[in-house]
Amino acid sequence: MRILVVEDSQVVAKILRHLLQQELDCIVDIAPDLTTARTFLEQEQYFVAIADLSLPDANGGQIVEVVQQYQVPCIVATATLDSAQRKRLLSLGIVDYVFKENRFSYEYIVKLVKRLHRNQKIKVLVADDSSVSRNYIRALLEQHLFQVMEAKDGAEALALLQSSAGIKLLITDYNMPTMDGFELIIKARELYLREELAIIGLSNDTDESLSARFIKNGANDFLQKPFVHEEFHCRVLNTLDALEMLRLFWKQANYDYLTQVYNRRYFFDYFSQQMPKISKKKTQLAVGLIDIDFFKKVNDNYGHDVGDEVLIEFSARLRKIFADKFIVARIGGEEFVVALKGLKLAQAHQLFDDFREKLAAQPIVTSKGDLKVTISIGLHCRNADESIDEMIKIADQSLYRAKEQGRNLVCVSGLQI
Ligand SMILES: Nc1nc2c(ncn2[C@@H]2O[C@H](COP(=O)(O)OP(=O)(O)OP(=O)(O)O)[C@@H](O)[C@H]2O)c(=O)[nH]1
Repeated sequence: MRILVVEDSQVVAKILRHLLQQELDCIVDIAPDLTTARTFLEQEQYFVAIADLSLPDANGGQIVEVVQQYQVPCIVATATLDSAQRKRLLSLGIVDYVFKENRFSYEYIVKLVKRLHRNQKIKVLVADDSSVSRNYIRALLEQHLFQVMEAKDGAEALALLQSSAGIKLLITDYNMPTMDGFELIIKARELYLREELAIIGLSNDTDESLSARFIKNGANDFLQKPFVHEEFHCRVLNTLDALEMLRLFWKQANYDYLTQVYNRRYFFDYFSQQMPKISKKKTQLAVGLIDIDFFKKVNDNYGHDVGDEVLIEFSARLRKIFADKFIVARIGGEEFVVALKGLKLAQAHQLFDDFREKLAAQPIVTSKGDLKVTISIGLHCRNADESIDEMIKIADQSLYRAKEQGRNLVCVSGLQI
């Protein structure tokens, strides 16, 4: 990523470069005037430009138009800004303006650049029956590099939420034909939890109780129309920051820190909740309980850190093969489980046996050299109405047999295939 800083004060330019490079993997070019900025813009592709309005060869903010001619998003860093200038800059479509007042101003710029970088991957759905309003919101969101999707009523928005994966923010109007904003939010919350989707309600209705009703129905925030650019951006950014924070807490609570697979609690909670649905739909469910053979010896011979390296690389291989389609969890020190939904026993056996064979054939590279690692697997396919605990118990008996019969084996419900 390449960033252009247009700034005639060497001190400010150096601070910005230092902070940007500390926080982001980026190259920062510094142009002390408009002429140099133009030369840089001709030669390089920039992710964003941070521009001072008052430059030695152009002190009326002309830099903004120049940056925009090259389709580069522009953040203005300025010492002063009067109301006419502010309006002009906002109508030009700058990302934001920041007053160069103190250290926090520079930190805000860096935070904004990081946010812009992340925004490129974030899908935002705008539900509003007014095309003028949708276009306006789309333009504001695109200034911040979001991917924008549009729906002209609640029903269309719901269909999009059901069919397109990865929508992180829904911005919805209240008054819409076929399905209003409240009904849409209630239905959206049945599909997505608060750590998966953030919602901002909008309305130009004068009813004072709307904002509270939006939030009580599951929205994260509310904006009264018409709103100013800055308020819109601040609300969107705060809402997304909160979503990311929730997501982080959720990850910390449900993932294993060392191996980056689900933890024991998530695994048992998830399947306890899913079991009635699995029973009702008569979905096949197999669990493979996987234990690394003689793992204690790895720790004893090479040290606990090398043991950790083995666990990390082993989990990475497990994730690569299984995690896209199935639930992978660490349920003990060197004990993992993979739950395969929708596969027959023979298919599940084949997958686990291939994995076992490949692992044994490809040593794990550690800081103390290459280590040959094998695993034993107890496989069990769900019968009748077994709970997840009962399934794991049976898989554990098969795992025990695999260990007894020499390890580096898959054993399944009573027999060894
Ligand atoms: N490095 C490391 N070791 C761990 C961790 N969690 C558990 N262990 C170790 O895993 C080892 C498990 O050993 P055992 O249960 O005796 O089994 P084993 O040596 O793998 O032998 P078998 O299972 O019979 O093949 C113990 O030495 C634990 O200290 C961890 O997070 N990191």
